[in-house]
Amino acid sequence: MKLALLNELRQQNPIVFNISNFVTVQDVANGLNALGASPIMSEEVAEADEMVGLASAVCLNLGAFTQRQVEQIETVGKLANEQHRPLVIDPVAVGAVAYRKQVATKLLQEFHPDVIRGNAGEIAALADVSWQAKGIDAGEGDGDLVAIAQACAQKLACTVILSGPTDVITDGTRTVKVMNGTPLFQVHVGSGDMLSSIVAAFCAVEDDYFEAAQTACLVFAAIGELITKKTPNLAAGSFTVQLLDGLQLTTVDEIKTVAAYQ
Ligand SMILES: Nc1ncnc2c1ncn2[C@@H]1O[C@H](COP(=O)(O)OP(=O)(O)O)[C@@H](O)[C@H]1O
Ligand SMILES: Cc1ncsc1CCOP(=O)(O)O
Ligand SMILES: [Mg+2]
Repeated sequence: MKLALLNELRQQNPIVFNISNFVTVQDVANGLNALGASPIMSEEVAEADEMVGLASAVCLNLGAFTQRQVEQIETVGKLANEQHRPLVIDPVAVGAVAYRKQVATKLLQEFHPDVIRGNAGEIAALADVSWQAKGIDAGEGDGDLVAIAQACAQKLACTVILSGPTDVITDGTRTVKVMNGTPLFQVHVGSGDMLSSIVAAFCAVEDDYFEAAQTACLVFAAIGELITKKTPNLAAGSFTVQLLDGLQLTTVDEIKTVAAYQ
């Protein structure tokens, strides 16, 4: 686990270009900014080439696309591949809505993601494993989460993060589990989207995207856990505020005191 990447990220302040969804765009921008990256968002395909050019990593969130946005996502994904920018995909609710899976499947034939980050329902859907996803949430299933993540990574030839109470990170061969976190992440809509964009920020400072992905998961989950230990009685609203503070202020040494992974 390369926790020193957090200091590297804060020192480099990499630009991360996001196509976000309208629900959580501000969480994503402020989460990246607080952590030490430099977010930029765009909905205009005419500036896609320049946007990818100035960014050190790209995060495409499929959370609330329109047909026009799907065209923009396809253009940006192809440009990220052409310009060798690390590319992270967040396939929101592909396990719950057949149309979303159809669109995501087509997009994944048009460009190659370096990392896909989703919950169990989303990653199972992309791996064609049976699972009862529930809207944007993971839902229910009895499959082996490590096997599902590995199947998805092998099928799509990329690093996969299957997030949840335990995050499974795999490139199809190497696999790590991060056990940190707090159930409070589930009461904040946008936790997953923030994590996906933070994965992109780590990919901007580390060429081994499996290493970048696992470090991002540990940093994000451990910061969530640390703030719940520091501040009792957190709930949805106060957790959101403390999470932003934690992203800005938490040090590598503090993360090491709770880090739990294998
Ligand atoms: N029950 C839980 N306990 C601890 N951490 C959790 C729990 N559920 C989610 N997380 C954390 O929340 C973050 C977002 O993951 P997740 O909830 O799976 O994404 P999404 O919001 O896309 O469904 C991750 O860092 C994950 O580790
Ligand atoms: C509620 C909602 N609807 C479409 S996208 C979205 C946000 C999903 O955010 P997250 O996956 O981070 O919980
Ligand atoms: Mg999500």
